Amino acid sequence: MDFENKKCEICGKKAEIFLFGKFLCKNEKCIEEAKKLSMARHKFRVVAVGSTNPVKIEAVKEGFEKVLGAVEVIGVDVDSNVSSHPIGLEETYLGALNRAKNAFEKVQCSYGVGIEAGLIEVGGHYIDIHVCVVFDGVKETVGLSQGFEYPKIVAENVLKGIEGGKTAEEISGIKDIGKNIGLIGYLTDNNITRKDLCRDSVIMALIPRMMKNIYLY
Ligand SMILES: O=c1[nH]c(=O)c2ncn([C@@H]3O[C@H](COP(=O)(O)OP(=O)(O)OP(=O)(O)O)[C@@H](O)[C@H]3O)c2[nH]1
Ligand SMILES: [Mg+2]
Repeated sequence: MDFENKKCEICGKKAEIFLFGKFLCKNEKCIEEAKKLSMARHKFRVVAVGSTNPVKIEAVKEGFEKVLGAVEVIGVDVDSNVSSHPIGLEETYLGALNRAKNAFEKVQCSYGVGIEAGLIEVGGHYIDIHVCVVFDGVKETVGLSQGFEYPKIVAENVLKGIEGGKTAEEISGIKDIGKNIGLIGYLTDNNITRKDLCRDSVIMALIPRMMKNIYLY
């Protein structure tokens, strides 16, 4: 096989092998990524999530299984093309839409899903919400989670460009809190966790895709 001018389809370096239907370099990580992306080929309903955050991946799996039935869920690292902690509903929605479309492009799948947390201001209160977008290659459907008021210090720091998760870690003393119970989990003694918020937003975004509702949208 001719590798002249061929680039690794994962990292862009010089290709040396052809594996899982892709030209690749010999870097273990690239081979692993190509294997993961090719896994999708033989599964029926594959859902690609535009994040590697386990909370979001698990929430998408639970949300889809609750509404549409069994799926194979793959998390992939994609750009949201918005700030790391979007402010306002529009920017948060855009982040979720970009993640969904980028994930759909990256993995052979039935749906691309983006979940983006953002901060919306209402009456001087800063509310954290999660927006979910589900993209099927043609149209997107959207849903929002429940929202909760951020403690002032967290909101002030987000407005200064410090991600909510960083301040949440300081307040709770829980490392990587955004990748497990979330600030919401800390504030509610785990009565509501970040996975619940993410799963709610997924279920909301799937309402227009339920058989009984399709003709209404
Ligand atoms: O502890 C938390 N509990 C929450 O309820 C919560 N909601 C939002 N955030 C933080 O907001 C930023 C953007 O969120 P985000 O959508 O970019 O998610 P993320 O950065 O965790 O994952 P991802 O970007 O790898 O997909 C990140 O700093 C998140 O930690 C939360 N942190
Ligand atoms: Mg993030």
